[in-house]
Amino acid sequence: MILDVRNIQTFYGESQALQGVTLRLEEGETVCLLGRNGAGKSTTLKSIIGLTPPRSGEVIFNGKQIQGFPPHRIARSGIGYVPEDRRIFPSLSVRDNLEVAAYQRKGSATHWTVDNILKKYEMLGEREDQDGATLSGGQQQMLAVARSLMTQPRLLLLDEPNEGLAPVIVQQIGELIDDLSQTTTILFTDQNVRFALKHSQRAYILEKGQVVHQATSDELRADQATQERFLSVA
Ligand SMILES: Nc1ncnc2c1ncn2[C@@H]1O[C@H](COP(=O)(O)OP(=O)(O)OP(=O)(O)O)[C@@H](O)[C@H]1O
Repeated sequence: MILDVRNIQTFYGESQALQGVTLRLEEGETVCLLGRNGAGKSTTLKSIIGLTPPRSGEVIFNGKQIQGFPPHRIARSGIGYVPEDRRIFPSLSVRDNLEVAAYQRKGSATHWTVDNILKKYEMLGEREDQDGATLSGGQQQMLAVARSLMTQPRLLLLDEPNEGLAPVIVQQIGELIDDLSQTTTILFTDQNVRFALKHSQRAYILEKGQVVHQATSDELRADQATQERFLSVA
């Protein structure tokens, strides 16, 4: 098991956002986290990476407890995180956005380099000298994901990678997730249930800060009753 999240409770001030979330990922899996607005999807990812440290419970990554560590240390232990708002550097070129994120973990193989990313993902390679600010939303998202690869992550956390993107770009992000899932374990959130199930093997559904359902993506796709109960917008 690469990620073992045990009964985490996370608060914003006195307001409790996660009421004991438990989930597990085996190495190599691609898993989606579903739930209506405010269910706790983003907070779960932020709790794993340490931006909103859980007040109780455990986060075990690669056999080691990581809860309570600062985000940069958790990232350096091998977790890549792409927040909802992307946050690329607008005044740096595409190439420099990748360069500044490079970090070599001790003992890790260098799978991703700036050059092989620019070569593999043409959309970025064609724009390597362009400033981040001049990229479209979809290109910025590609860059944000590519940048997270520069730490050679063993686990990638993607928060709503399709937020605000046009349908044609959504398809490209889907292809990117499929491609990365060949080499990396991925946990991602998405409001688009159909998209999420198409690009994952398993799903967890959150409601009011708790996991209320888990299934394979194929099972959940066929299970209209569960989708309506926990995911449809009334
Ligand atoms: N910075 C914050 N301060 C206070 N409460 C917050 C903050 N961020 C989120 N919350 C609350 O925590 C709960 C979980 O929010 P979270 O963003 O994790 O949900 P989500 O499932 O990711 O929803 P969305 O799809 O809207 O992002 C919600 O009740 C939300 O209002």
